[in-house]
Amino acid sequence: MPSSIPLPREAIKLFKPGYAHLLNLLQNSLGLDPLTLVNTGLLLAGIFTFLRYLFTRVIVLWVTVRINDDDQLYDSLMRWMSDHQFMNRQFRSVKAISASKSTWEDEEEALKSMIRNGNKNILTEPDPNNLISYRTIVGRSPISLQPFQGTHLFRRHGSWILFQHLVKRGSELVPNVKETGYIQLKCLGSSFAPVRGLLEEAQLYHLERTKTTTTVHRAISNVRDMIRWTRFSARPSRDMSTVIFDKRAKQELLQDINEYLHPHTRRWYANHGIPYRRGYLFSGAPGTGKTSLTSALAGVFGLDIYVLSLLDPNMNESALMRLMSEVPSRCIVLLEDIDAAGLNRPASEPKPGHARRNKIGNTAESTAPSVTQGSVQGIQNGSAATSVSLSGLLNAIDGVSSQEGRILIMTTNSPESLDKALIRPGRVDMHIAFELPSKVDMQELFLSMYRDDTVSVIHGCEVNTNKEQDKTDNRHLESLAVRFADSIPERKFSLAALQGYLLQYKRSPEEACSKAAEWAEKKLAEDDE
Ligand SMILES: Nc1ncnc2c1ncn2[C@@H]1O[C@H](COP(=O)(O)OP(=O)(O)OP(=O)(O)O)[C@@H](O)[C@H]1O
Repeated sequence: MPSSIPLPREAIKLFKPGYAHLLNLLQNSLGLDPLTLVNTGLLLAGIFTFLRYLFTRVIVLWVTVRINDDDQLYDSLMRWMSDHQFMNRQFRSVKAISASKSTWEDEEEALKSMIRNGNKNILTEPDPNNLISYRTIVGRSPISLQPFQGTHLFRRHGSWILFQHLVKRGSELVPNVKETGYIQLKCLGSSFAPVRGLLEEAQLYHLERTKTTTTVHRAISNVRDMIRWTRFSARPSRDMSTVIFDKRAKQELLQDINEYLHPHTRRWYANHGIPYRRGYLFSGAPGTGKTSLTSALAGVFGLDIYVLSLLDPNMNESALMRLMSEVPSRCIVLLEDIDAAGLNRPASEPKPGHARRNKIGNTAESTAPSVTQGSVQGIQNGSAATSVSLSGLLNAIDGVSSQEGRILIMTTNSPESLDKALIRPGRVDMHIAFELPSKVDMQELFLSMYRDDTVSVIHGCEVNTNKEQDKTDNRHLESLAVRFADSIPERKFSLAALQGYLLQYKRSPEEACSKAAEWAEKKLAEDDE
């Protein structure tokens, strides 16, 4: 093809002056023919379109699995991809998760790296002259990279798998609306086995990583006033031994839940025509351990916690019904401070003790004498603090659309103010009453505060392992614990209050012990005023 046929002037005039100049330049300096260039471009575009068409045809031969971002598998797979595929392959589009959103695991990782780099004093007792800057810790937290909006082809156990992450952006008109996304996994052939294998591996990986954490979800309103379950936090599971509570009652509760969660129990319930649900009421003064026990139970049984507040201004009966139907079949639903919600029976609704509520699968009969309102607040104000009525709540708890298999835990400071219909068997199967602590409880709290054997495990560092020394320390601590409990009157303070006091002397049990009587006296005097 001739390389420098001059372009007709008319043709050059058709271009804007800038382009015309460029074309002239190409022709004169490089000897390239612009027409040839245009033709080549068109040819390449044609080839590209053909290849794309071919590719989409070939795609038909792939099996496709879609995973939505509201599914647990989504997080598991993202994590697996980040930790495995990023290690050895290149993604074109990734999302960096900043260290300011670091989890407690990231912080520990950062601490470990600081210690490895010779910053040992971070492990020893806090030193007023060597303050730890949280920014330093966050600054050293690993930045995690996650697959983001793109396609990645990789080989696993001999099969080619195409990973596609697609994101639907939040609306620009409504800021703060979370991006939603989904993953597609494609595998060449007609078998789902390679994809299934990958998902199982990701799930096991996730399980291994999170077996010591408890995930808490909360029903939170977004800017559209729509209440949705949102993953709120993942925190280290609370060990059951750290919850101070009557040992027999604790054991009974554990056995009861264990029996309920056993896979065979569901069939038993079905065979007997009983809705497969179990409810517990935890009652007691503030700070006596209701929430702590719930967290520990979630840790023991490996369940997520779904926290509901009836006091959310956007909470209404239909939202409550929807939320209760959306929880997974195995989880703990925590309805906190149920008495504070000000549940009211509507005036038209018959009083308990005189009524029979008829619902599919349930016939509720209440024998409560004269309590017509669900809460002290409701009675005092004459108006409900929540727009959810008692019957709305009852329907959400055990109506047809309510999820089966879940555990419902309701907490209250004043069980006597609750409507009997709410706590009748079937809705509340076990009532656990938390009392203010006895002498023995106070000793237990004292020991759990000062007997610290977790540091070495957490940081994987050498600490004093002298067994004889440990025994002496323990005996000394036990005698201090007895002295501490003797200095404080029984059943007067909550464990939260005592814990707050002990935290002031975190590093000095002797001081905590010697000042306890004075503190208790002062506190009681304050309460009397
Ligand atoms: N029985 C307990 N065993 C161990 N720690 C406890 C106990 N009770 C309270 N605490 C400590 O006190 C704090 C508050 O406890 P928690 O939130 O469980 O109390 P609560 O009964 O749920 O209180 P509220 O009724 O105000 O929600 C926690 O930090 C917890 O560690």
